[in-house]
Amino acid sequence: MNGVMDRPVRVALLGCGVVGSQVVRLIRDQADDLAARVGAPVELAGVAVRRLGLRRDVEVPEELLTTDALGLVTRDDVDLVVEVIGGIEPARGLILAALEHGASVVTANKALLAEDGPTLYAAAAAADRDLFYEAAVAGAIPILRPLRESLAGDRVTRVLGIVNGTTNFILDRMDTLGSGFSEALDEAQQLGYAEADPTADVEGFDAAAKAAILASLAFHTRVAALDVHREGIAEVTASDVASAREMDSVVKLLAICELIEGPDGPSVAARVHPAMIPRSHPLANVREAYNAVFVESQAAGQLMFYGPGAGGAPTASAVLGDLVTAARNRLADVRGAGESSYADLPVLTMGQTQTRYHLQLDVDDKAGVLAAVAQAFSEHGVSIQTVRQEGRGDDAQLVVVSHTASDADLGAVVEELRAMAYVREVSSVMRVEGAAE
Ligand SMILES: NC(=O)C1=CN([C@@H]2O[C@H](COP(=O)(O)OP(=O)(O)OC[C@H]3O[C@@H](n4cnc5c(N)ncnc54)[C@H](O)[C@@H]3O)[C@@H](O)[C@H]2O)C=CC1
Ligand SMILES: N[C@@H](CC=O)C(=O)O
Ligand code: NA
Repeated sequence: MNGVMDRPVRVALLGCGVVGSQVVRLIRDQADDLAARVGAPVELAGVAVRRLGLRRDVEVPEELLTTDALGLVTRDDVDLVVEVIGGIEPARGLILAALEHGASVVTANKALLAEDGPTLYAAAAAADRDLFYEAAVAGAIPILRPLRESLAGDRVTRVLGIVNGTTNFILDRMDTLGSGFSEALDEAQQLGYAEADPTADVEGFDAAAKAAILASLAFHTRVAALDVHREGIAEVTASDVASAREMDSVVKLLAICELIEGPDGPSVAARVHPAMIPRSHPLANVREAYNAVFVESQAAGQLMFYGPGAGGAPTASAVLGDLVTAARNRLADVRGAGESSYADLPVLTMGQTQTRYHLQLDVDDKAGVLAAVAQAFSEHGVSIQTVRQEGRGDDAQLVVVSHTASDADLGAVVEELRAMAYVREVSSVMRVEGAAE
């Protein structure tokens, strides 16, 4: 039999919070189906928690609970470890210990993967064990396995989407119900969408971690969270949302990963920022905590992946999918597809990235103002697509949408406008995506 198991697959669960409690429930409620799909029963060997004696969202037999996570992952009867604690440590140390001790690992921890993925991937390869993390990006949506396996024979050129449920929920509530920011954030937290520290969602760290994972898999290279240009939604105001509405657009927090062909060969760019998109665009209709990811590849063309991006049960669905594959692989004593980073591509800075801006300015309603504003654009080589002016007494509101230019040039235009005597305020600056040029 050469290492092939003829006993139940035993799973150690680390963390029993929003996601962990749903993992326990699915392992328990679907025991017969899981056994049939895996080829052996799947049993919980233990559940590591921070504190014993707490009321939990799911009933866990007391004898399975332990506060000794390291002791649990290094037990000889543990075949598979599911890490849903989150954060960098102790999660990293526990995953490394589990792999070294011969267990395969399933994790939902995008923060850790985006910070130190290569160390974990190398440890999994050295141990000849699986490290799967479908739940880490876009919750229940199968997106990492398609990138890693289904599209392995194609050349992916762009990945664009909404990958954070909490911020999408907040922006959707602001747009459709006129909710305030903190009211909508409270609701997202209560529904189990937000990270333990919701700053990770609001400031775009969570989406940037996911963008790093997506770009790495899509382009077969290494992109870390720090390589991703990151802007969150904390600065998005009710007036930005209203301004988008006037343009028949909506504000979304987007993650955009691109393969860019240049004279010296390809490079990659990855960014996360709020952007205005037209209401006719499919991403505009992604509501609440749903996520959607577009993948563009040379042979397949455009693919769209859509579904629940956050929440206990949807995330546990992705964890269980990985768990079944990893368990089958353990039974067959094989290892699934890992990461490849052979392309080793340089990462462009945000300034080099090509974008478009929507600007709203309060200006003096005087002759020559429009010409001076247009001059600021042309000095930096940025072409204007549309200008709308509304007089309001002695001042006027100008709404300018640019054509595509480098982000550095667009940023320089904004700086210059802010310094102009005629310009009372640059009241909204927002990138534009998905609209016709
Ligand atoms: N909630 C969601 O919608 C999603 C969460 N994730 C990821 O899943 C992971 C877990 O997220 P949630 O379940 O939402 O968080 P949570 O905060 O509800 O659960 C984490 C649990 O781990 C426990 N814990 C902390 N340190 C521990 C330790 N040393 N030993 C044992 N237990 C410990 C905490 O007490 C808590 O119960 C995170 O990496 C998160 O980024 C991924 C996709 C979606
Ligand atoms: N906090 C995250 C959870 C899923 O990854 C989100 O809101 O998307
Ligand atoms: Na996923």
